[in-house]
Amino acid sequence: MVRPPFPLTAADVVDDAPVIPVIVLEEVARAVPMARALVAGGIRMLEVTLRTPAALECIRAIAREVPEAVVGAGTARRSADVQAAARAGARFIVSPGYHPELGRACRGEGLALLPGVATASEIMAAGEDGFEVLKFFPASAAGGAALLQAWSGPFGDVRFCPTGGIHPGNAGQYLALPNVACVGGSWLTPARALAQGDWPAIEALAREAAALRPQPR
Ligand SMILES: O=C(O)C(=O)C[C@H](O)[C@H](O)COP(=O)(O)O
Repeated sequence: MVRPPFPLTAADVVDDAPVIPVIVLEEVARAVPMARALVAGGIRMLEVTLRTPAALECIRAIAREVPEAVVGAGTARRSADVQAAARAGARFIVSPGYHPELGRACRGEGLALLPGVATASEIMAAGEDGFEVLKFFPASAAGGAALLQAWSGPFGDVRFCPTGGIHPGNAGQYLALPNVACVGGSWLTPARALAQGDWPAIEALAREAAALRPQPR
């Protein structure tokens, strides 16, 4: 694998593989073997959500012990989340929505940001601050592929990582859209596989995800 550039841009994050895994970790002990399994399957941009008390320690452990992975923090909602994630070693930030303070915090920490958007006004607000590689969340609930197609007119230069309701059965249809760089999803790291330490299952899911190709409807 080519070494990831430093500092990372949002384009580096979304162009690395067809899928960014959205990860919820309850236990620090699971973080490193899980990250190794994902990397072994061909997925190295890892979004660890800040939804659990263990999340920051998990990011710290992956950053320290799995140099082949590039760990980022998801569910960043406040500037303080960005600062804590940076201190833990996160290399990029993903947020479910956008406000300028979050953008400023990421710039201040030198971290790439994929801001979450679900409307034209939010795309414009993020664009005003210089963000043109965006997370589309919650993708399926907010309008899915049809909304992305509609946005490709007025926002032809913006690229998206749709996330929310995406699975191996519909990912290819999203990936076929010209304004989709990659998709995000939690299916690569099922809670059960994490709890059982079923690393071969996670590696196999990562391998399938890394091999996903655009699939026109
Ligand atoms: O935590 C965040 O920052 C989010 O924005 C939510 C996640 O991206 C989705 O929960 C993933 O969706 P599923 O793949 O449908 O499970």
